[in-house]
Amino acid sequence: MSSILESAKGIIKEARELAYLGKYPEAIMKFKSQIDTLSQQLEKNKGDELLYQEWSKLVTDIKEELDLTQILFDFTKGNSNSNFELNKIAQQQPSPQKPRVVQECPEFQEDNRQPRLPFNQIPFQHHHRENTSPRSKANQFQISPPKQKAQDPDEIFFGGLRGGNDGKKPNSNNNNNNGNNLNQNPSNYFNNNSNNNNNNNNNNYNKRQTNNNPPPKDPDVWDPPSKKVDKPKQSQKDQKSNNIFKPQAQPQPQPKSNQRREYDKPWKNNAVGEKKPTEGQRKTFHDHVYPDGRGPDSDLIQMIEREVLDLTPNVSFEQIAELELAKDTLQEAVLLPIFMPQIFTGIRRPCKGVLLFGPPGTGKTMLAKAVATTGKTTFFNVSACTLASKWKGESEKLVRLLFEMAKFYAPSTIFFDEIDALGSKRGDNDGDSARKVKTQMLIEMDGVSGAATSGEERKTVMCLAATNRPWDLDEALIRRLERRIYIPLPSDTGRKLLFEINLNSLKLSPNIIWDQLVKKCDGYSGADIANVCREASMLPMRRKLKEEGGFQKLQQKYEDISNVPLEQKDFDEALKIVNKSVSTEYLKEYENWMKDFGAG
Ligand SMILES: Nc1ncnc2c1ncn2[C@@H]1O[C@H](COP(=O)(O)OP(=O)(O)OP(=O)(O)O)[C@@H](O)[C@H]1O
Repeated sequence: MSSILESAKGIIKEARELAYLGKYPEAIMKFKSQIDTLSQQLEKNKGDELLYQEWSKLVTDIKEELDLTQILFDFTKGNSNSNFELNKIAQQQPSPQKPRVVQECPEFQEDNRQPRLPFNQIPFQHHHRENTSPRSKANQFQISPPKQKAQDPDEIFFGGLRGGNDGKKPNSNNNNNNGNNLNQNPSNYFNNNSNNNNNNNNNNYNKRQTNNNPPPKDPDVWDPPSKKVDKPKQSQKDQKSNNIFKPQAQPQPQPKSNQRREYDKPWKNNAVGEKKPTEGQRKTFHDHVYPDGRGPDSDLIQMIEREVLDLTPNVSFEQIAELELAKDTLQEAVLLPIFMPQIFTGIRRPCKGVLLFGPPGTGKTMLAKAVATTGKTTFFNVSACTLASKWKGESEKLVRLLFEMAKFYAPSTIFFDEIDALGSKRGDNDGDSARKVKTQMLIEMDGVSGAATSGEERKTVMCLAATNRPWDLDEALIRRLERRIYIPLPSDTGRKLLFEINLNSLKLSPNIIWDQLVKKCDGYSGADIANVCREASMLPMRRKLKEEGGFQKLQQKYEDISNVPLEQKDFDEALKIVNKSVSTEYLKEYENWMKDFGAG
């Protein structure tokens, strides 16, 4: 059975192709033969309801297409005595859905008595016409075949004939076109961009031939948006369902495919900007700027809130080993102005920003997070790639939005990690975009701090920045980062503390000689020591794995492993695996830069 159906569908497709190419007689033959075949099958399948429904729908559709093809064939031969559905529809009384202007216009009603057949608007006629300019063809059909994006004849055939908007040019002026299109303005069956508000001017074909007609529309130019916005726009789906061969008075059942999409879409409710905040919920910056739920920069704001805003930095100064000088400077330069803003006025104004520089993995990010946690400020963790956008002008906009957002959530801390990637020295090789981002950053940094004028509530926004390459930074940026603090590699004491911090949750053998271990780690950064500890903590497990001879058995004994104390040999082994990551030659450069530019 299904093979008959499949072959029928194939032949119908061929028929549509023929019709599209203007080979109407052949198309009609094919359609007719298929109606006969399918009707016979239909009778045989009355028992199977599903199959019966599917086939009968197909037969109805083909009949419609056959009618249409027949009409087109008649017209191309100059014969207007078509006795198909089209005539019947055209002779119907105006439906109550039609706009008042259409119902009351006597001229229009007079016209309605005759079938309103599109004599000069016959679909596919352009295949037969000579001496017709491409522009005028396009005006008549709007969907000109060479421009068709869909090559499926089904789509081309119905897309053109049913008067559906092809989705490329939404026509806001079709609002009144929800009645029977055929009765109102036949030209609009094929020309969706026509202004239907001008029905009085357009509904008479004879009149359209006079010089008073509006100039032909350029199909590539959209209509200006309609000022009448009180009526809801007709959706594309609705427009497509305006089948001119079915009287519109009877509501058509929704196609199955549409019904299938009527399900809950919970992800839509969760999207930022789609939903208004309920009472008691934290008001976001997005809600503040776009109280209606959505705006032009919604996506950018959403991106910053998702990727940059860190609501739980959760790092305390106690978790950071050593670096006492840096901690004190940060507390004085950043935290005091937040806690006691009244003191920091006039010449004592808070500094514009703080630069933390030093070798990688020495705790710069941790310090910034500790500042945000202690000061209970909103923490924005920005990296160069977050602000890099492929769209022209978007990176600068992101910088601007970031600072606006920080002011909104104030007190805030904006932390620019690896700031050298954003604020390197300006040079001839800079792209336009990079230059603009730098300039925007400088402008914004100027705007965030400074003494509050009397009566004005200061929005405390602190800029912290970190870099491993301070010598690459632009001078203007260095000037704005008024405090520049060197974050060095940990000293002996610092390394010992780092071991303690990292191993505080593990069992340790009393036989470990810490001083020896600390000496061996000379030149290691905080991150390197964390790696040594991680590696050492894995070694008892690896040992046990070997002893027990299999992962499966070991799984049941996970408690035994976690309780095995770490031995000196574990650390010795770990130190063989983990090497220091900072080259000594760089250390000299940091010290030199500190001498020249440091302001700790
Ligand atoms: N002073 C420190 N106290 C405690 N942990 C530290 C310290 N320094 C480094 N660490 C460890 O190193 C890891 C990396 O630290 P952090 O990201 O702060 O370094 P960084 O200086 O910002 O590095 P980079 O310059 O590469 O961004 C931390 O997660 C922590 O485990």
